[in-house]
Amino acid sequence: MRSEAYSAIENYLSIKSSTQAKRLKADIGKNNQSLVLSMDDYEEVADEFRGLRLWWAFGKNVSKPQAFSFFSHTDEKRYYKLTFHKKHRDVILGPYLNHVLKEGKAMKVRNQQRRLFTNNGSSWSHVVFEHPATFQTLAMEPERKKEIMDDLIEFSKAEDFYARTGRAWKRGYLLYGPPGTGKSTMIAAMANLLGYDLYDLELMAVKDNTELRKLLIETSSKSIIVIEDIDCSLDLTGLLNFIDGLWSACRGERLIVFTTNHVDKLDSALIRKGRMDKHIELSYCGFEAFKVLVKNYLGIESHSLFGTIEALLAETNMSPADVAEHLIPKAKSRNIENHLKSLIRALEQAKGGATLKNDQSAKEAIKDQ
Ligand SMILES: Nc1ncnc2c1ncn2[C@@H]1O[C@H](COP(=O)(O)OP(=O)(O)OP(=O)(O)O)[C@@H](O)[C@H]1O
Repeated sequence: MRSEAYSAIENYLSIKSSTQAKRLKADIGKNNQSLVLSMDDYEEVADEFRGLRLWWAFGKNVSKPQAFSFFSHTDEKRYYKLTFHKKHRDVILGPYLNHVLKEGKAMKVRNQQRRLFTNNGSSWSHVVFEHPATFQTLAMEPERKKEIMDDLIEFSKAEDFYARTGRAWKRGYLLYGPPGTGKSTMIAAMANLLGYDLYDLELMAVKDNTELRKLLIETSSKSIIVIEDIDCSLDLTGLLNFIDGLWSACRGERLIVFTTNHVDKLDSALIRKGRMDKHIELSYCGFEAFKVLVKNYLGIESHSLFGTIEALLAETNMSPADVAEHLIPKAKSRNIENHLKSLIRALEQAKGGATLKNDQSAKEAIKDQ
């Protein structure tokens, strides 16, 4: 059986092996889609740490079993041999090996297939999670996107900080915005960025606190627990107090993400910092977000119609989901210009509708006076 340390080292060395080793072995990864490369027998790869140079070599010992057996088999012990100068012993055996194990484990998680869990009453069942969304394909202003990605990555690496301060290693996110603005898409992008599993917690299916406790304790570390449409759920303050008390019992890192279409309906005590550390507004499609969508869908970065679209987007409230509808190549005959014109027509209609609505409410207000 492979020891945890052996497979962490194998993962750590996999990238270096694929660029340095002359002969490689290939294994089919757990998801049956990717090849995991490692160095072949007696190959060697070099590594560097804090300016020190060291070498890893792959080897194996083969021994025949002593006892008589009808099933003749040989015992094979595989190992990685590390060579370094003896004056660097302290650094290599301490910080370097810690670094290798930590990075190797993180790589393993990134290469693993992600799972989506859903609760059916008091137990979880799961399917393979293969959502293609990434932060690259998410339509949002680039600076905001970067800020969120940095926040997530910092959290995932902050084990020492949470241990030092005695805080539970968890972070709460509140994603809010109208339907079709990318809340679910962002959660999928978060899971793909960090390599975490997703637990979609359906509160309506949970009978009582005992069931909830069981479900939460069963979630694994490196996961995102999602509670959607929280404005529709009932006693949320009670729920959050309960969850707060529970975290210390859970080892490892967890993100908890709440989504809502109506942030204004939430109790302010509920969304105070510490419970939901980061509030992210997903909003109607602006020009920056449109540029991401049009690049993803039509592969273009500029067009003479962009100016018109920019002006219309500034005056209308259209969700990225609705904008994307006009950019999906449906008929072969449709060229890029036709897609953009179809979007312009829809934006003009939406703008007309909004103006009409504003006029009507203005008239009603005058009548009321
Ligand atoms: N910001 C975005 N970037 C990229 N695609 C988006 C974005 N917003 C919406 N979409 C597209 O629209 C579809 C619906 O969006 P999504 O389900 O993420 O919205 P939502 O905000 O979670 O909606 P709801 O509140 O109705 O659950 C997605 O599958 C995606 O294709």
